Amino acid sequence: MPKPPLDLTLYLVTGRELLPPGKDYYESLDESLQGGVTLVQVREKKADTAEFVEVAVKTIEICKKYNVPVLINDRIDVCLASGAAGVHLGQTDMPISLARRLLPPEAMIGISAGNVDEARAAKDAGADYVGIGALWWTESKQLVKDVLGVRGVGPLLDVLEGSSTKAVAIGGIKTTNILRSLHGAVGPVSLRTLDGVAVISAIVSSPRPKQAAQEIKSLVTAFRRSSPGIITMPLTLRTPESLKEGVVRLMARIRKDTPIIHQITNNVTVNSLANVTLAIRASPIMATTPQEMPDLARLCHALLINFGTITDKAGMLAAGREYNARKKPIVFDPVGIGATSYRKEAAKEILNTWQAAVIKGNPGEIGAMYGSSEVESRGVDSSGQVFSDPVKVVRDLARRERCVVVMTGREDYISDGLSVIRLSNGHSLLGDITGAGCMAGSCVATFCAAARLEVEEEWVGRLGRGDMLLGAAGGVLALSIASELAAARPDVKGSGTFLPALIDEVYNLTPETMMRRAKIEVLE
Ligand SMILES: Cc1ncc(COP(=O)(O)OP(=O)(O)O)c(N)n1
Ligand SMILES: Cc1nc(C(=O)O)sc1CCOP(=O)(O)O
Repeated sequence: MPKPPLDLTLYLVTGRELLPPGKDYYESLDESLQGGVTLVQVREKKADTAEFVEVAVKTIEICKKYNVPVLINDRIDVCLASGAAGVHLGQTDMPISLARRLLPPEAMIGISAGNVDEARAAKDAGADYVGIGALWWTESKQLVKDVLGVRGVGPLLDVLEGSSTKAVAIGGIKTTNILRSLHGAVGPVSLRTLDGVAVISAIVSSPRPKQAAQEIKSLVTAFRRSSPGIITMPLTLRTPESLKEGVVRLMARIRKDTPIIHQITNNVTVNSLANVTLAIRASPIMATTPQEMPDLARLCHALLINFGTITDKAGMLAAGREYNARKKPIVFDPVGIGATSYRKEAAKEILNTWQAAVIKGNPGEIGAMYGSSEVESRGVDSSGQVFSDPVKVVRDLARRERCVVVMTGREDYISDGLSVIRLSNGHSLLGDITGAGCMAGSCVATFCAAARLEVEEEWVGRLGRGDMLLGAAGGVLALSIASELAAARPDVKGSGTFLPALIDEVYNLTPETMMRRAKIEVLE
């Protein structure tokens, strides 16, 4: 008999102990199948063998109506006794080779994998799929290892590339984090994504399992339709002219709508950031307290997270989650990320928790994110060095992080993982004031807010909306063109007079000046 097709899109792992009060297990199962569950695993941790077999047989009967295969957690004997389609094995259960000998040839065998070695061994042993976890913290099982985090999944997916072994993630997956889970769990080299998600409580603990299943499945399906891709990216043909026109359009949108830009930044530059945001005609809110984040994410149009002094990590984590949930852009400025190991760890935790729409940094910061030491920062400042192949750096990092990457410098490189553009405006005096890079972050966040406001329809499978590459280009151009105008003023005598002049020139920037002065090249 041929192996039945294995559809991991929405993999329900059962958990009778997690049902809401009064809800019958079989009724809940039937409803979740109506909602689109594609595979079921019967997981019984407390039942004796007879009860396990009984539950398995009844589960199979119900699943048959929906043509959904059933696997058995851990127990080959229960699989054989109930006639299930296969088993899910843990790392300390029977080895796959032995299980294969005992089970019919068409049996499906999945195995848990928590690291690259386990994923490789699963592939070599011919596993049909791996269950990668725990992705997030879960209360449905006592975890004996650290949570992997979404970015911990990618290396396991790379190992599976080129094989027929599929992959699901498990652990703490809910409707609120599902897009983050899928977008974050990407092989950094292969760009391979998950084949689906496995859940217990998100469906079993719901009083309405059908709706819960429908919601999760629609998100997974929409993600897969839109993949591979960047979180918000429309497939647009880029030309310098279309980019200039787009930037001017966003400028008009900012002036019309005055977007509110929430900024969690450092105490060195907070004032300049608030002022440049006002000058560009947006409205800044500089709030850091975690408890405020749900309300602020509802109210504001974009979030800037600037790492300058990282005193507010809890606020950064909470804010990002809320903005992701509302598909509003987050601009992440990992200031000085290469300077300390604390910053590196904090960045990892942050990017494990939420998805940035744009990552912006100087070559040292982007190099640290990329994992290259070709260019290093001096503390939190740029060393002025450049990469030998900046196009590759921004494009590859954008692909890996699934966002737009902006690398500022004498020339600015911006990529969404597909296109790469170079901007050549700016003045050297920007390097003589504190916070020029941080101000560029505020401008980028403002233009990204406008780009998001431009798009009315929902992009279901994406974690954002709007053309973030255009937003990033607009923000960088606004500040760098203003810097050229400020530096040329007769009242500017040095860096002290340059800063207020820069704010003035941002304030006075017109669409015509942007159109005339913007130096944009499309490199890819
Ligand atoms: C799809 C999926 N992935 C992982 C697991 C965990 O299995 P295991 O490591 O055997 O742990 P227990 O489920 O036995 O607690 C799973 N069940 N399903
Ligand atoms: C059964 C199981 N295995 C995990 C692993 O990490 O291997 S996490 C987990 C529990 C998943 O339940 P929920 O969807 O409610 O978080």
